[in-house]
Amino acid sequence: MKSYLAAAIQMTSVPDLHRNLAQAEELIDLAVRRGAELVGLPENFSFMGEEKDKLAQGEIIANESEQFLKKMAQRFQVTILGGSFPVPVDNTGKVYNTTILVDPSGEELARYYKVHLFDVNVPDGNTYRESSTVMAGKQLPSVYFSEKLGSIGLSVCYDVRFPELYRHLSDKGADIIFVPAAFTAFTGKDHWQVLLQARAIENTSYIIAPAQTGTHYDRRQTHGHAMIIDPWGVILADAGEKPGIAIAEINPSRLEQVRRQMPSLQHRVFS
Ligand SMILES: O=C(O)CNC(=O)[C@H](CS)NC(=O)CCC(=O)C(=O)O
Repeated sequence: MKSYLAAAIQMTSVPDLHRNLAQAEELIDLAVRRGAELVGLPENFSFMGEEKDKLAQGEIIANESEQFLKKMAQRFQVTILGGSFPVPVDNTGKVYNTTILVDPSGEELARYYKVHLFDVNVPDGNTYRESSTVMAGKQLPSVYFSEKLGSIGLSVCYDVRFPELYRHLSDKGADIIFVPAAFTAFTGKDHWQVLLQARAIENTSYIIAPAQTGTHYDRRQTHGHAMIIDPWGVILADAGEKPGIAIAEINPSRLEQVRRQMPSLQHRVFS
């Protein structure tokens, strides 16, 4: 593993596939011009809209999102995490909330279907029933070992509240963990940064958290603050509230230093 720059993209996706892909392309281009070699897009980067519209266009969104990620990775010669996009599940009328990691040759390296679904009545009056349209993944996420970029673990959004999933990733050797999200504005203001820092600190791992921000449609508002956190829990970059990027160095000596200074992963009793 070498030192390199990673970017967490922050965008305001809307119910318009092509507009979102255009926005994503602009921000990937910006990240690459600033030197990023690993770039992450947020949850539902290619479509944020009514559940019925997401289902109706599921096939098109799935195909175009996947092609887009491969094309971008090849054109810009970077590794890309396609935060998430819906992939229809045969004969169910539902989709998997899917994230994939793609290398600069356009090859898919890893794929994960979001396991924990956001079925929550948020105290601001908004009700979320992700399971009404999304099929829960049944498998723990994978860790992709890259000689150059380090071991990369996958997860999505609401997963961040389930530390056992991240323990699995660190057991499998993850150095860098992606948490692409569309966190609600209401929960985000109190929970987002704290949860991400906790996952970074307890697993002494880098966290790369691309995010949705702003108003997407109707009253759907997300928190923003895409960020990159180091293994000590220090916030290296924060994209604030507007579309943009958070960019920071992923450094193997820092990783090694923190794991030496705070060897908590080696002190586990109940593992
Ligand atoms: O809001 C939308 O339209 C899109 N949202 C999403 O795609 C997903 C599933 S509904 N959001 C979350 O998982 C938020 C979790 C969260 O906010 C928390 O854990 O507090």
